[in-house]
Amino acid sequence: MTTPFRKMHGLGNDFVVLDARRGPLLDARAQPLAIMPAAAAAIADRHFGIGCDQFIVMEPGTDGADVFMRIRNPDGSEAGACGNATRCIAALVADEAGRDRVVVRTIAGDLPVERLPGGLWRADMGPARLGWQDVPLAREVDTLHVPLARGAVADPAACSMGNPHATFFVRDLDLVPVAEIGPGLEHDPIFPDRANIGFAQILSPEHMRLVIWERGAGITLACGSGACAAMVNAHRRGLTGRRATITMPGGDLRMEWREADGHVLMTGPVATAFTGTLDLSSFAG
Ligand SMILES: N[C@H](CCC[C@H](N)C(=O)O)C(=O)O
Repeated sequence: MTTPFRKMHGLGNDFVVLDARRGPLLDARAQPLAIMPAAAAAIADRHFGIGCDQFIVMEPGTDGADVFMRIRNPDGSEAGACGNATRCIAALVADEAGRDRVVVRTIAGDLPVERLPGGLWRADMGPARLGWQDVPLAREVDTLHVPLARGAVADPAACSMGNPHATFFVRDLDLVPVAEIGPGLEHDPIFPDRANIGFAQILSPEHMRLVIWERGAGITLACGSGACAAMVNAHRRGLTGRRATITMPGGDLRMEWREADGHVLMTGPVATAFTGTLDLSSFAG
């Protein structure tokens, strides 16, 4: 039984998207598609599968949400936020319906997304959660100065966007061995649910560079929720204003940590690289 999929990306952070809105993709038992971790990992594999940073399943939207977005990392773990995929899924649903504004629901909350001129989309990624239990951290510490260091990086700020983030501020991003220190930081015991690890270099009060070691995925070309966390953590540290351009290897996001309600707005592009079909039964874990 073949199933259509869509290969999308936000600034090169790429996704395999399946649509389970009209019912189970596998059979009546998979209501809706319950991609087992092993299946997500197999599909995400860049040599033996299709390859992606995250595996996204669209499920039916209910009471105010236009679509539910299920997010899985290549290691099979489920995530509460994926900023780049939020824009991609919103664009897909909005274009289908001929609308300019839709609500994407995740396990962490409802995310309104609106179409802007020039093929850009602005997602309200909800409020940053700043408490140590929100991130979560393993013990009560000041989330603005987490007692964590590895190699030449130290003293990150942490917050949650529905998923855990720590942001290190560094003098020169090119000197940070992200691939070397990323795994140990992701799995540090201070993060009971692991964490996405951002490395930010402030260029001005309105501009920073950012590279992210993503939980369950490794280094990606861009990370939307990571950019949200970096915006929040940089302002909390007094390093930027409430608006900034965040430049990642895959491109730029325009960010704002809105003063009125503490929500983080993220503006950026979306893209479909290709579509195809796959035989899910050969991946079902
Ligand atoms: N690896 C993340 C999920 C994907 C986040 C990223 N792709 C984004 O655009 O926000 C986590 O486990 O929390």
